[in-house]
Amino acid sequence: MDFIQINVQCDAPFGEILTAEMGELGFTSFVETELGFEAYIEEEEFSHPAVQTLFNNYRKQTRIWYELKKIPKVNWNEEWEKNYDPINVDDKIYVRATFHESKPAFDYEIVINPKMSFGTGHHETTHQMLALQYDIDHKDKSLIDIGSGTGILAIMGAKLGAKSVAATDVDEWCIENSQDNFDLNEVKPEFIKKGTIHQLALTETYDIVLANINTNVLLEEIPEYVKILNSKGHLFLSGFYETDLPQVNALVLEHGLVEVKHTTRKNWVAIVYQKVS
Ligand SMILES: C[S@@+](CC[C@H](N)C(=O)[O-])C[C@H]1O[C@@H](n2cnc3c(N)ncnc32)[C@H](O)[C@@H]1O
Repeated sequence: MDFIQINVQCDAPFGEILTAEMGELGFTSFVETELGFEAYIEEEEFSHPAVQTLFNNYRKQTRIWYELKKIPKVNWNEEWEKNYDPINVDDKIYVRATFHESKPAFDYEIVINPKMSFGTGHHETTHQMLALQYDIDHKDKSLIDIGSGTGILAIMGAKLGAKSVAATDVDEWCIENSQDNFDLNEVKPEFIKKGTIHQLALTETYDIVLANINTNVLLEEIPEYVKILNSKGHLFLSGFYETDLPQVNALVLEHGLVEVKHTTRKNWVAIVYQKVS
């Protein structure tokens, strides 16, 4: 049985939707690429009518581009592991999968079982969020990671000394995957809850709020993030392009926060603000 390899290019918000839809239909081994992601499916499964219907819909979308390639059957796990590299963030943080060797020379090491969730450190947004977190004191702080994906940012927070970490995501798979990764890193979260910040109606407040999602969600939810942020607390945001920075900045500053620092990589921004009042 051969495999079909798909290489998808799309805007970030689509990536999450597409990987979720394709995962349900049997695509596997999702790997982020510079402009989207790659995934695989057995040839027989690819001809299933549900998959064909999905692709007929994608063909009509102008913001999704994909290429299909037939490749011979291989031991898929082995191949995937061979091509899945660990991440080095500024020679300080090492993000690896369970099948990579540990590198104790780094200040912090995070082990991620990426399954199908976003947040392996390969994406520019995650990479920059980790680097920004490294520079902000987390010791004895309470933290919430909104849109946790693999849970990587909350895990980083725990390793940096946060006294409590909580996580939320809208995707059931990410909730399970975050729990797996918390276990792998021996981090005990306060909670991992499914839902948007509106649905969850959180009552606690936090010293650190992290949200690496996308422009639309951030613009809609920033006022809620500010509400659950303690005075002098830090708000970390990513998941948007440089072109959207003025709009994000205006909204956050309007809510009484000041910018501490931002970085950009390949047009993706990550930024940290502090609540001054
Ligand atoms: C770009 S990924 C970030 C994952 C991880 N935090 C990281 O930094 O790599 C965004 C995550 O947010 C989740 N998400 C999307 N909309 C959301 C919302 N309104 N509230 C909470 N999570 C959301 C997605 O399911 C996805 O796991």
